[in-house]
Amino acid sequence: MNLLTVENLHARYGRAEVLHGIDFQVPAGEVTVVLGANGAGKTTILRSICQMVRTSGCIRLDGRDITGMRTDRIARLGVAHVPQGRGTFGTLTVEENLRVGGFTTSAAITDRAVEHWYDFFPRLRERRNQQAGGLSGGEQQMLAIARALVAGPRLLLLDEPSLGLAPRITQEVFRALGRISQETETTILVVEQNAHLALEIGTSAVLVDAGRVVAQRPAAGLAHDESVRRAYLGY
Ligand SMILES: Nc1ncnc2c1ncn2[C@@H]1O[C@H](COP(=O)(O)OP(=O)(O)OP(=O)(O)O)[C@@H](O)[C@H]1O
Repeated sequence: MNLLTVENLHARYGRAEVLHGIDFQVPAGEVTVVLGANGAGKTTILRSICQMVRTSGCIRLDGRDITGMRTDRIARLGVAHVPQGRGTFGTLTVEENLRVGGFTTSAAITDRAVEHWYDFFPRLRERRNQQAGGLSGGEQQMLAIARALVAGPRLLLLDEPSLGLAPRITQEVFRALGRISQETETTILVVEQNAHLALEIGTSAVLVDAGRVVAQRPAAGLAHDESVRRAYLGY
């Protein structure tokens, strides 16, 4: 079953159309990876799902048409977005950041969720009273992910979680995402340059080129496909 289906999606910034009628599906409970060169439109795909850019076409979440809905309503329907650059609040503490993530639910549910994600990311618990701006890049990424999960989303959108992180930390982030996918019912759609790591936890990949989806393929074996490797994986 697909949690998200995207049909004939066009997106524009002002007069410039950057997505030219794309189709893809995000199967429920799985990790789907979006791959493509710089400027291909990957970030715009995530922003379109949250209706943060002007779109036309049809985006369905669990069968319900969310095209044209307000961004906060889409969040309340269970879509959480971790943008490129993470979007944590540097002058708020770790705990305050996590509580912001609970804005769609009650205080009691937020309390339980914050404790749950502290158990999952013990380093965040250790730093609960520190300002987020003082955390390392890896910790800030974990915080951004945990904050998104506090609301208990059905769909987690992640934009380049490895950006600016050392390889060892990137591995840690992807290990955490793999566990989140296995241990919760969260469906994940992730844009990632570090395709190798993303494909290890992904079940399918959406290949994007110049605002068009070229193909959606099973992740298994993709890293060994010569033409895909050269065009999308950069090695
Ligand atoms: N706010 C904006 N205003 C105008 N054009 C934009 C804006 N944001 C992105 N674009 C353009 O839209 C196209 C797609 O950009 P997008 O950021 O979605 O690509 P991307 O695949 O995520 O690239 P990257 O890997 O560099 O983040 C690019 O040509 C970009 O220059």
